[in-house]
Amino acid sequence: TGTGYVWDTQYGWVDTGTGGLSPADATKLLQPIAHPFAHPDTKRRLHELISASGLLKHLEPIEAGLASEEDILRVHDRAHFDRIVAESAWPKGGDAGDGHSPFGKGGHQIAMLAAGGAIAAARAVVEGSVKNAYALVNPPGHHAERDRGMGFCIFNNAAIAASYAREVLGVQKVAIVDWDVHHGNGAERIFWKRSDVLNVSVHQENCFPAYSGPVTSRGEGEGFGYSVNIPLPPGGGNAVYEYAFRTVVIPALRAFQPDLIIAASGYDASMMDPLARMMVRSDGYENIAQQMLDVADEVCGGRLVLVQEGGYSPYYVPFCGLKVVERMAGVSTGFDDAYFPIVSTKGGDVLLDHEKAAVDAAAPLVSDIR
Ligand SMILES: O=C(CCC1CCCC1)NO
Ligand SMILES: [Zn+2]
Repeated sequence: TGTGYVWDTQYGWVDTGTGGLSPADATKLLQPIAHPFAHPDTKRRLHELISASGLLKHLEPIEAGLASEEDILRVHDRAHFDRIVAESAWPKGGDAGDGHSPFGKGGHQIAMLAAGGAIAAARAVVEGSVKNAYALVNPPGHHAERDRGMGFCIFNNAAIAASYAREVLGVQKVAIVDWDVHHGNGAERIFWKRSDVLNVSVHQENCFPAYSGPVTSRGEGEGFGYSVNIPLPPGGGNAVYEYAFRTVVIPALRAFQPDLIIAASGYDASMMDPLARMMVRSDGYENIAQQMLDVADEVCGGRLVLVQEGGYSPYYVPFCGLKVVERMAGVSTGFDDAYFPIVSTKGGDVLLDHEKAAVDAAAPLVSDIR
């Protein structure tokens, strides 16, 4: 069976307001900007490249559908849910929770579609109608905690899909692997005390949320050891990501033996991203994807769901995502990364001592997973 794919037109309609990270404000000389960082065009362009390259014809379309209130409340507090619904009725919409994450009027509906898309992808994989799946959802979710959204995230799509798989589909052990460049604080907090959900986050150290996700942050009680953080120094590229996955992430998954793997798949560690300082290229993302596909085949019958998180370069996200989905589907479109000539000479191919040391500091964490 093939690779499932979720996209909904409304994911391209997310209203991200009038500022880059803050609303336009003449008193602070903050000018309005046509495409704020989180503008949905970046993810729509990825969808259009998947379509125009012909890859879409090789994928199994999966209908997103709206998550139910019950689906959301498995992970989020009633107060958070009700506030989002209430602010979504305001004339200009509201904010996920940190003042930098606006959504437009009716925005709760798109957030429910994003959570529904992650659930639908997980359901198709667990039920076996597809082998693996890519949920190109928007708005993202991995920063959303039980009681609040932040960092452009309203509801935690990946955590909602993991809870659905466990509590509705009867999946026992779920691993969430987050390679968005920012710390996956949401799922970490949500599953902090659980040992039946493993949470692994590889991220630029201290990038966002500030000072979140140090290697010492490991979970609590039953859950101690089941939150694994691999903070990386700025400037890392293909080499450090390949090394982090090969020497920590994959061994952690082998130790945990999940029944399902959900990846929080962001492309903001890329060479051309404005919201972080890493240097991963499309071939670096291909390597991560291939390592994840191989370990999924080895431990859980290939059951791997990628849920879209961040990625803010409208130029480069399309090509990074295209290469990942090509690998998932085992199909080559014949279209190369058009920016490769620009990014291929900029570094990130050599594992530097301080980068290797940062990954090696996390390697011992694997021994506490069983
Ligand atoms: O891509 C993101 C959003 C990060 C930005 C939110 C505020 C500053 C950085 N999180 O994964
Ligand atoms: Zn991010």
